[in-house]
Amino acid sequence: MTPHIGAAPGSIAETVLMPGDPLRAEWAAKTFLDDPVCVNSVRGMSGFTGTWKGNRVTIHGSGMGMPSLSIYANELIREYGAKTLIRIGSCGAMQENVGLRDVILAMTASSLSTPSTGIFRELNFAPCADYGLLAAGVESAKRIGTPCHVGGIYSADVFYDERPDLNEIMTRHGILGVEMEAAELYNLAARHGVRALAVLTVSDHLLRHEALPAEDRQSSFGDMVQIALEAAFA
Ligand SMILES: O=P(O)(O)O[C@H]1O[C@H](CO)[C@@H](O)[C@H]1O
Ligand SMILES: O=c1cc[nH]c(=O)[nH]1
Repeated sequence: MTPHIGAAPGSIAETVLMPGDPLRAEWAAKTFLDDPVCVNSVRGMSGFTGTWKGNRVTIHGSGMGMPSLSIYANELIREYGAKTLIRIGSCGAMQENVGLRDVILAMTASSLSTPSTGIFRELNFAPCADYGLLAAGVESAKRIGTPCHVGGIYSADVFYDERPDLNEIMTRHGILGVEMEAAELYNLAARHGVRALAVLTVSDHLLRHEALPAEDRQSSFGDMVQIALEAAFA
């Protein structure tokens, strides 16, 4: 047990999918896993372990923002031995050719700051995805037929952003979308020698000012979960 995860030793799988929303963790576990068992509910941050095609998988919430994800990912890696961590999140599109419900596989994640900034100090470390997971994710998206984009994303510290100038610069430099956790997940994966990938579903569009209706969100998230599972065990 850790300060934030009450799971018994051995009850977390080496492969962990991490949505921001703990309710999405429960939904994904009950929809995609066989025999899902709740292994954590400390602070309402659900974690479920089950199997997918015979492979052991945990789906555990990260909370919103990099400080929250950092707590859970650190404990999952350092105390529970997680070796493959795949974020399954929503994001806002920052390019015209990226549509609602499309999937983005984050090759890199830019940020203004992360919980690791104090470690890197003057170094502009480039957090990136595990190539094997990324390549397998691309193949899975092709097989399923999900429109999929691969490239850089932005991990923001705030949802209510007061820097439209910065968004414009990122759009001009090809950043595909914005979310709030991947950069720190990639930093931690690099530090601890584990594999990480962020698979993101576009839930809203910053340029077109469109958003998925709330009732469509869950059904639109299924492809990203499938892609994450297929990539993890490719
Ligand atoms: O849908 P999730 O995984 O929570 O991801 C996105 O949604 C939240 C903001 O609404 C942030 O956590 C952002 O990264
Ligand atoms: O962090 C996020 C997630 C979805 N949409 C956004 O604009 N930002």
